[in-house]
Amino acid sequence: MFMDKLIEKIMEKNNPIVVGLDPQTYLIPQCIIDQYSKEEEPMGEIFWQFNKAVIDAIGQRVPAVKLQIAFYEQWGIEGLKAYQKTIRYAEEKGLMVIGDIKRGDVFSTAQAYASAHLKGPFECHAVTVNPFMGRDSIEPFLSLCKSKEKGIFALVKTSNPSSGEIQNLVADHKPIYRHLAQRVEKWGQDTLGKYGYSAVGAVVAATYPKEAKELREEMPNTFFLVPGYGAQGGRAEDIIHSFDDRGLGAIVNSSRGILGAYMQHKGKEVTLEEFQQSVITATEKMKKELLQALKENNKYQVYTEEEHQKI
Ligand SMILES: O=c1ccn([C@@H]2O[C@H](COP(=O)(O)O)[C@@H](O)[C@H]2O)c(=O)[nH]1
Repeated sequence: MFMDKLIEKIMEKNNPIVVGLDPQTYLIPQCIIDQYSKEEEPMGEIFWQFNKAVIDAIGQRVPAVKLQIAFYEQWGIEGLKAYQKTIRYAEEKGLMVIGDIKRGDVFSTAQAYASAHLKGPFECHAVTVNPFMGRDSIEPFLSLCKSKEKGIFALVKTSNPSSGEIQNLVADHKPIYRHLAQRVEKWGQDTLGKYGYSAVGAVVAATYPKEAKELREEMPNTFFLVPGYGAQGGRAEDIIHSFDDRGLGAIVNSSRGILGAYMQHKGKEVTLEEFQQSVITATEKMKKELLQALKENNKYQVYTEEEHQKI
């Protein structure tokens, strides 16, 4: 069951962080660009080498990576080959892999999306889905959650500044995000795992802590994927409500905050080793911030004594 495996990886690594592999060109160190720009498919190779460097640096330290497919799609076939190669490599390294694809469509089209991303060429352990079109648009993904032990994270409260334009509109005396939450919680009810979380998770952003608190109460069996930390302004104190009293219930994403941390000190001119060290340092810093906030709020049960000592 996907959510059980994710939770066990989080406990094994003592770390509720998912690193976003979003290879925006401005984030790529010059040394990688220089070395691979003469290849036949330079952007594909540059993205792949960039991701490999990140995975080699943090693969032992974090439970999961999330790939935002848009950054690969914009480079066409080359980009998608790098996407595919990165998924396989991350899996080989024992990481849980989330494809951030935000799909959802009429049933027959959703079947094709689910097939491509949960069992076909771009198979991941879990993907993000857009529930705007209702249950039948998600059904093909749900079936693969059951038959292939996959997971999904449905958009419920997103991190962007305009997310309230639709998600906070009130219908039947409550905001749309709460209507979405009730449905998402229900869609997962027949896939509950041993930690009490279903295969159907929700995207609940770090940038809206008040809503996250409401949503944790509304969705006791729904695991949260939390974007918006760091680069979008989300802080450690903003994510604590997304976790349950054991310190489970959420995994927090950071992409630019980790991949681009090196630029604050050295600009693009770093060695590969310096880049990898900066990825490790940024990940460890974020982990410390998160675990400290969880500890201060007595939501620390699942993390080991050794981690307690470090904080
Ligand atoms: O509400 C959402 C849903 C998804 N995202 C994605 O998460 C990462 C965030 O990247 P940062 O660089 O850490 O800001 C990115 O892939 C988004 O597409 C989100 O930000 N908000």
